[in-house]
Amino acid sequence: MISLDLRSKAHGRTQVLGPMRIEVAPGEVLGISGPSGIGKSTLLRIVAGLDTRFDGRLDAPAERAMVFQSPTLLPWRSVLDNITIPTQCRPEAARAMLARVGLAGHEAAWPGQLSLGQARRVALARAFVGTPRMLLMDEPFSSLDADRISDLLTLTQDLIAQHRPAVILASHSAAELDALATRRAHLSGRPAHLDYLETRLRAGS
Ligand SMILES: Nc1ncnc2c1ncn2[C@@H]1O[C@H](COP(=O)(O)OP(=O)(O)OP(=O)(O)O)[C@@H](O)[C@H]1O
Repeated sequence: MISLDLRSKAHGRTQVLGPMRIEVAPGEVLGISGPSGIGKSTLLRIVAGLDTRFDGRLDAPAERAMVFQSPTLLPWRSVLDNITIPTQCRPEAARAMLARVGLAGHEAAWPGQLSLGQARRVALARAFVGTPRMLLMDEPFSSLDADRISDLLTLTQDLIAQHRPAVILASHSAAELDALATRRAHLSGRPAHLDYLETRLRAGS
């Protein structure tokens, strides 16, 4: 369960985020939209525990994973090492997760030899191999063409249904939000506030 009771968050003298409450249960995906620069990444960094300089209270699981806009792979490490080193998982677990995301046989490849879509699959494998109880996704599939996004969305839906982390997805993409979010909210204003949109129930959530 993710629980954030935020009173305010400032960058320097600028108050970026105003009061808001966020609660996300296991298996739920809260999709957050909002214009560029509104504070989506700032909010995710707070929930991830990467930014503790805010006024409010956060309760979040320790087993956490993030999938960023860029796949953030270490270029001088093999695909397999890019999963085992940051997560400290066993090589067999990493191999099984690579097969799960459709990359069996790519264990020894270098990140530079992968397409962007394949690199994003490695990032997904790295995120799910440790069975996170909280997953934060920030524009996870930007810069991919529609076919590749659709495959990755199906894969991500399956992984979430199987592992059931509490998920927050920040995105500009209607396709991403429609496919993955079980609840939607929109950030607007300065300081930004969060408005919850329609509630939809999804099988398995
Ligand atoms: N470390 C920082 N120091 C100062 N200002 C910052 C910092 N990080 C972000 N900001 C400012 O805070 C505001 C929110 O930024 P943030 O990156 O959270 O927006 P965003 O909604 O994620 O944008 P985008 O959709 O373009 O990624 C912006 O005005 C940005 O310039």
